[in-house]
Amino acid sequence: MPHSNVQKVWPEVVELTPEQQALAALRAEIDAIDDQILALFEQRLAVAATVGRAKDAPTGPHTKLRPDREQTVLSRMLSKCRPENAEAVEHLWREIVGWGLARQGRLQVQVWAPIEPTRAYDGARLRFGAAADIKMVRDPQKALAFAAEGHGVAVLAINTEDAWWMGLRREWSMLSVFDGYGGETPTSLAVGKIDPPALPKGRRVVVTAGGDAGDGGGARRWGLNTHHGWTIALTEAELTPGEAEGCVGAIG
Ligand SMILES: O=C(O)C(=O)C[C@]1(C(=O)O)C=C[C@@H](O)C=C1
Repeated sequence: MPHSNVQKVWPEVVELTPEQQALAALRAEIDAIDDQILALFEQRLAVAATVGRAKDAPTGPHTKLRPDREQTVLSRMLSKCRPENAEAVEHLWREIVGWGLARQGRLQVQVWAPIEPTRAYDGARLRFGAAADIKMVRDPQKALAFAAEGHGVAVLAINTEDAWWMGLRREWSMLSVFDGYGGETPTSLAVGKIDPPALPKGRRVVVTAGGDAGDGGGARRWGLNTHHGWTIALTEAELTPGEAEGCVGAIG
């Protein structure tokens, strides 16, 4: 009897070894989990799009970014996960939330960092995720103007000669600092047109004249930079951003 093409092309069915069977079963388990993650992720994206419409209109005064809510989402997940998974969970949820925000309009981030630009860029990427459109820029004032017009946010280095932060009390008073990068003592700050009640809980950012005198009340304080007698510092004093004199934001 002549062999058909099919018989020639396909090899004989071989039995899988127990190890191969175990691997195939595990991969089938991963496929089933992936299906669930995908369904839930797409469901979450759809809800995030609706949340975006429920917040102020696209022409509203503040960006769609809500650092306080992102802080709550992240700390809730971190408090529930196994400690050994904390780093993975944090990065994954930054991505998830970043894509949620992107459903409300892609976030534009302008990064200015003349010293260690790659570090600042990487910090911004980890914070805002792959969904954000991140650009390095040459002029902090232009980045502040971009943020003030509500087009996105700026990430600006503070360990430099340019004391851009002094403007947060003057021409850029519509902007708030809402995050810091580079460790316990940040080397760059994120600034945006954020609704003051939506700033994260935690350390406040203050710009004060007359050196780094402290708050008097014994609250811990970290000086970040001083220029012509004006100091930018972090404080644990419970100041209300936008209301307390000199309080220009909060970084959690
Ligand atoms: O809660 C909101 O305001 C949302 O837009 C949702 C969401 C999220 O995906 O969890 C997205 C962006 C915001 O910055 C905060 C949280």
